[in-house]
Amino acid sequence: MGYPKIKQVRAYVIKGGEGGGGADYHDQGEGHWIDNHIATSMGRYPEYRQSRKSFGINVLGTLVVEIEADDGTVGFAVTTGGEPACYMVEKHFARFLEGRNPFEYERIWDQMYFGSQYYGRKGIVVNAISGVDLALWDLMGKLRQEPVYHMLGGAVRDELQFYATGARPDLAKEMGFIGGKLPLYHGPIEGDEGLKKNVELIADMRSRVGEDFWLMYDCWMALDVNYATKLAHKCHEYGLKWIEEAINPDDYWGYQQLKKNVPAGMLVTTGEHESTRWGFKMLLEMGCCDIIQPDVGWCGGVTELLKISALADAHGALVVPHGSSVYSYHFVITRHNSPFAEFLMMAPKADHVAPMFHPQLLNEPIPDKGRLKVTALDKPGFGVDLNPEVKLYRPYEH
Ligand SMILES: C[C@H](O)[C@H](O)CC(=O)C(=O)O
Ligand SMILES: [Mg+2]
Repeated sequence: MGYPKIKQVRAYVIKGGEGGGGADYHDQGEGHWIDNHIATSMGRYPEYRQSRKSFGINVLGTLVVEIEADDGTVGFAVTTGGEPACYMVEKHFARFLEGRNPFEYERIWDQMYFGSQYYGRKGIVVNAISGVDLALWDLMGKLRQEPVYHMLGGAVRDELQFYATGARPDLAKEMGFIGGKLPLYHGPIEGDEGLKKNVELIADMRSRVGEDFWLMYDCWMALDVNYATKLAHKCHEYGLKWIEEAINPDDYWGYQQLKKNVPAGMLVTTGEHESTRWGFKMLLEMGCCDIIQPDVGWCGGVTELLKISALADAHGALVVPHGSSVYSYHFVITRHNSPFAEFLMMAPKADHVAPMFHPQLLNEPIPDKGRLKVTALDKPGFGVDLNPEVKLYRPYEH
């Protein structure tokens, strides 16, 4: 009704090699805190223990999706997925958009998901679907000259509050964040010695930040239930607020057990590597966690996050999306069951606030004293631009 139709969908990767950063935020240069001996399930192989890049955490790279309407308006989004996701977008999903009214986002999402059901449902396919969905919401906002958060129902508060993820919660406190989430450095393979170091780090941070500042551990799928339970109990006396993504995301039964095992009051969080309403339904119905952490660029995009969030609300669970900068800010500001947001510290030493998707996005809003006014989001679509200095490469066309 009155809106131009979708003319073309294009998918790009970013040329630039090692340390490109941006949506593939693990792709950072040497010495960055995010690649410094962080515990992973690959830590059982000594050659892959020191660096996540060594086992290929940055192998996919960024996916950029552009959707152009008949009147020349272009919506775009960035997420991870790189060249394999480009193939899916160009060779498979574009057919469900071109020639369509962009506001038919429900039908478009449904056709992308069910059209790829026989090989997709999770992982990189849903990253690709998410990238298309976010670009579509950006296009809708630009066509209506409205920020995405308006189209999601409007803000329920005047500002966002953030906790920071990074190696220096003590500095995050000085910067005004409400909490600091540390990466876990030592996994089960490093035995009692490693466990002791993990506990000592929380104890040390607690002594630096004082009593009330939130401290959390992000375990990035590295543990088993037994180790996670021990870690939770040992860190309890230092006020660990939550234990995140402790075990394999496919082990719903393990999360269910862990949730029963942790000390009263400690929260169990997970979900950044989960996708769609059906994946989150498992976590919620099985009572696996207190907070779900979908990544809007990986879980199915905004269209799917709305459904996931409603499901979580009905189960009394909070939704605090993983990273994803503006793509999650526009959502979090519209929901009472998303009371705060994550900010991933991309400065190599986690000692200052740097835009998460730098250098790919321009005009990316960042927290000031741990907060961001809703007015910072008052631009059409997601309110960010693709940096013209970043070199795009379109590996497939249709
Ligand atoms: C710090 C974690 O290992 C990971 O790099 C980011 C993450 O899981 C989070 O921000 O949450
Ligand atoms: Mg995490």
